[in-house]
Amino acid sequence: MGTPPSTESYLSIDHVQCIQCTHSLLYICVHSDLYTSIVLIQRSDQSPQRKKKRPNRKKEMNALAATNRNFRLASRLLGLDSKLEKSLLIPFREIKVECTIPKDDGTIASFVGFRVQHDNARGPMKGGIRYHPEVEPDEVNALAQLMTWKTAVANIPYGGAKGGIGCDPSKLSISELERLTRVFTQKIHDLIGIHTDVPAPDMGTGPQTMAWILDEYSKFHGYSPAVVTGKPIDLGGSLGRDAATGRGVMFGTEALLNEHGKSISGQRFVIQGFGNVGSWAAKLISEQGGKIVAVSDITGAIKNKDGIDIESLLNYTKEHRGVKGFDGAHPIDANSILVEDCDILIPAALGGVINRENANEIKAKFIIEAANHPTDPDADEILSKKGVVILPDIYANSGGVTVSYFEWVQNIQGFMWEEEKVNDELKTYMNRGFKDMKEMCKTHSCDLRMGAFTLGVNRVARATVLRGWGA
Ligand SMILES: NC(=O)C1=CN([C@@H]2O[C@H](COP(=O)(O)OP(=O)(O)OC[C@H]3O[C@@H](n4cnc5c(N)ncnc54)[C@H](O)[C@@H]3O)[C@@H](O)[C@H]2O)C=CC1
Ligand SMILES: O=C(O)CCC(=O)C(=O)O
Repeated sequence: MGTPPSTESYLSIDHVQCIQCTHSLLYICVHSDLYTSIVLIQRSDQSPQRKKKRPNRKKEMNALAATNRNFRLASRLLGLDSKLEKSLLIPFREIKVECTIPKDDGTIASFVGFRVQHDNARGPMKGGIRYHPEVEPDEVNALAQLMTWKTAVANIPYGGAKGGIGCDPSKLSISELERLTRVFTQKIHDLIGIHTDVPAPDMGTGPQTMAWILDEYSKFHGYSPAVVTGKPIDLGGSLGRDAATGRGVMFGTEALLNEHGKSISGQRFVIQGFGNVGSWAAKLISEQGGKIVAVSDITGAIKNKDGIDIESLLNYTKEHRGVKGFDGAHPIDANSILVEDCDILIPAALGGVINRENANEIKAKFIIEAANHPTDPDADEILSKKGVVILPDIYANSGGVTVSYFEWVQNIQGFMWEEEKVNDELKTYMNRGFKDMKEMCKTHSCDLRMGAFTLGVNRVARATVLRGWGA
């Protein structure tokens, strides 16, 4: 990071933050020669009094800045060549498309869709598509980059990508969602494909979304089930993919606890998010004897210190589309879910939720990152000082993309695996990933996040060099 020049003659109009680091003021931040964030805002009123009054407050680091920071730390630990480091950071391709659809009431609505293809050194780019109101380019970029390191940590032959549409799927009808998905597919179909970029579900999307993408893509390229994963079983989806991310979370938790001489049974868990990942993790962990004491989703948060009956909650949420109102627990403030008393906290919803505002209040001894980038670097530092052990996202939630890989392999082979085989293979991959990550922790004397990052970045760097980088 560059040294900030004197700020004598400049004041910020607000706490403007450099997009690449934590500098929250108003200078030029030079990050090698790749990123230069110029944040110089000259005010007409430069009185020193005004300068003094401004609280010394840092803004949250955004998802991309946080991901780049972790990548750079890993790159330094690995001693990567600075030009290679720069090359690995720059996305292969960033796509932004406008998607206009007629709504059911005849009005027109426009949305912005993104697909960021980060890296393909190890194989076709792979990653989910998110439908959420907060989808924005920096976050999609960060998520795409995380996919590159995640597929390498899992040691599956893929690169990384991620996509999304800025929309609130709960406010669109099924037919509006179908039209939106088809228009998005029309805009990107030339840039995805079985051996180039293979989308999958993420927040706000699911098997039905993948079925529409497959159908629309097939109109241009012929029937190609392997172009997406996380499909309905009837269209070539894999048995076990639906549960895979949650199951991987359970296997990863088991591996971590075993290492600490503990097991899932008897541990108290709090889970934020009760969608695909959170609900499967809750179900599988409770089947292993874990006690889920609090759960939240977009509708609210509930708690039962004796343990929530997850099967009943699953039935309830199917009918009521949320945890709010479930009578097997009592309601609590949704904002306090992450700081509830428990042994193990599982964020399984949005990114950036664990930050310096709440990190000090967290009671859990272990955090399992089922969501992508739920913990920002400030919180990482605070939690590490408190002795909290964090199982990082690029390992903890890699079960989803691992079974996506099994689905793609089955589609290409034209052969379907038994669910037991899928789950057994997933366990093997998760255990191997844990061992590989721990090995890197030992080699570089680092925590699990850097263990996972050095593992992923090193594999991608090696593939890049082997393919003749720079030639
Ligand atoms: N679906 C997958 O296979 C994978 C998902 N992930 C990550 O896991 C996380 C969850 O994804 P899914 O379960 O697929 O999404 P989903 O759309 O199925 O569920 C999201 C859940 O989060 C809840 N939620 C949304 N905003 C919330 C808020 N402000 N507070 C509390 N809860 C909130 C929703 O109500 C819902 O229960 C995301 O970060 C995603 O990127 C990671 C790897 C794979
Ligand atoms: O299954 C996949 O291909 C991608 C899942 C995903 O988006 C993720 O791991 O964050």
